[in-house]
Amino acid sequence: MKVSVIGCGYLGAVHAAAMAELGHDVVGIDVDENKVAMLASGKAPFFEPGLPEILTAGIGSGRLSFTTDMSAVKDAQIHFVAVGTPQKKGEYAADLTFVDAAIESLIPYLSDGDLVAGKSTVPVGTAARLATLIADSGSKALLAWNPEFLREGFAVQDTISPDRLVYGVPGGGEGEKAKELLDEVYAVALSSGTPLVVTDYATAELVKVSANAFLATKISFINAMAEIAESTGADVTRLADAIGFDARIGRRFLNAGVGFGGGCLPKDIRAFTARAEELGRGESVAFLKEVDAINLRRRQKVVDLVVESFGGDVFGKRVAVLGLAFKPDSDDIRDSPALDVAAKLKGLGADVIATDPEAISNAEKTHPQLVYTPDIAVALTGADAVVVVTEWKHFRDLVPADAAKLVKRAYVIDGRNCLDPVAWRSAGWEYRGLGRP
Ligand SMILES: NC(=O)c1ccc[n+]([C@@H]2O[C@H](COP(=O)([O-])OP(=O)(O)OC[C@H]3O[C@@H](n4cnc5c(N)ncnc54)[C@H](O)[C@@H]3O)[C@@H](O)[C@H]2O)c1
Ligand SMILES: O=c1ccn([C@@H]2O[C@H](COP(=O)(O)OP(=O)(O)O[C@H]3O[C@H](CO)[C@@H](O)[C@H](O)[C@H]3O)[C@@H](O)[C@H]2O)c(=O)[nH]1
Repeated sequence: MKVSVIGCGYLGAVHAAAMAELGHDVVGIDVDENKVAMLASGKAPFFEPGLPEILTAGIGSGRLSFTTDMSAVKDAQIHFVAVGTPQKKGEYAADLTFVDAAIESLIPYLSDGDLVAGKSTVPVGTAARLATLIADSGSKALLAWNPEFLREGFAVQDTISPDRLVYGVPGGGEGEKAKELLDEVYAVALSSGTPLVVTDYATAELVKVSANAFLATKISFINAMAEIAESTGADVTRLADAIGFDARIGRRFLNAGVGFGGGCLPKDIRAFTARAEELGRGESVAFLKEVDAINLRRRQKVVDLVVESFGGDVFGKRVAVLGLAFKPDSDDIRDSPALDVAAKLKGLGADVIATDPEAISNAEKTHPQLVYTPDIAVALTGADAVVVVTEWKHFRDLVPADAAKLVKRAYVIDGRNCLDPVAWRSAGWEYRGLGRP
């Protein structure tokens, strides 16, 4: 099929390359000239395992191209909209400026029977509004909402083999046509048994935000247990193992630590809260404010532990911060707990040196006040405290005895509970985990 993807960021670039990998003819459109130039030359503009390979293959096959010229969508039958929906400055609500602009610029190039398939995460009610916008323009194109559930770091495999597909479609014959087109584009996943939920716009939009709200709640739940564990001498990691054996609970997303960040969970729970309030249902999701508050407290907890370890004053102390990305296998620093901890410590006068395998160049742009090194040994050398805030394999695999030889004071805070406390303590380190004795 001929497919266009509008917005080629973390979601859209992967979606475009994955659709080409599945055999479709794909054009990716973005307003960012630098991003388009990189993608067009087969280079990934961000770190995502597996993306460079499918980009090169797609471009080499002639099935994948990128441009800033919206008119290039003319031949496509399905237009995926994957532009950003960030949090509005100073508010909880989602900023829909980019979605609206993308639809406005797409409308002149739509042919009758084309399908606009929204992938961006939007507040419930957006799809119905955009369907009206398209119809009012005189276009006979269809609109579906097809939310995306990929995880950064696993984006390629999650796009090619998703856990499920969700189509939000209009009622009647138009819905049938929209479903047929989506079935064709996702034929490979569907033929291998991927569950499909076909529903209305509102349900599809809500599936996406409620999935992220559930995941965020699960993480904040275990972090709340970590807070209780800290006051009782219990070990939250053993607690998570024990409750996780109950198949109704499950062990995944019960890793206590410095909490969730990224370009999705934090802004999506806030946008959900704002939308629910608009609908007069603020109380239904008021608990998400607590989820957010617990999450933000864990960042402060790591900072407090560092300060406490110096008897209350971190000024001039050298702190090695291991991790900047919001999670491993990503260079994404949007709302990153790791970067937040580094910046807070710097703000308190600590001599912070931060390292990350992939996220330094992004962090340098937003946090020029921090000192960075790509070399873990350089970060550790002379450190008075070490803080692990992103559980990259590079940090998990550190040999505690070797690391101890580099630092001035062997004090480590494991903000992701990803190190072996026994091994670190027996190599002479004072080890502090979160929610662990
Ligand atoms: N990142 C993820 O893992 C992920 C997963 C699922 C859903 N989502 C959702 O997908 C959407 C995109 O997220 P992202 O992380 O890819 O954001 P992003 O900021 O990385 O990418 C958005 C892209 O859209 C481009 N853009 C903005 N306005 C445009 C326009 N008018 N025309 C063409 N391009 C335009 C930007 O230049 C940018 O490259 C958001 O709604 C997000 O919540 C993201
Ligand atoms: O037990 C856990 C699991 C995750 N995290 C943190 O939670 C954040 C989010 O992790 P994850 O959900 O794996 O990353 P994302 O790539 O942001 O993916 C989420 O957000 C995407 C965008 O909406 C959705 O598509 C995905 O399904 C959803 O998992 C990260 O900071 C993790 O460190 C924890 O603290 N503890």
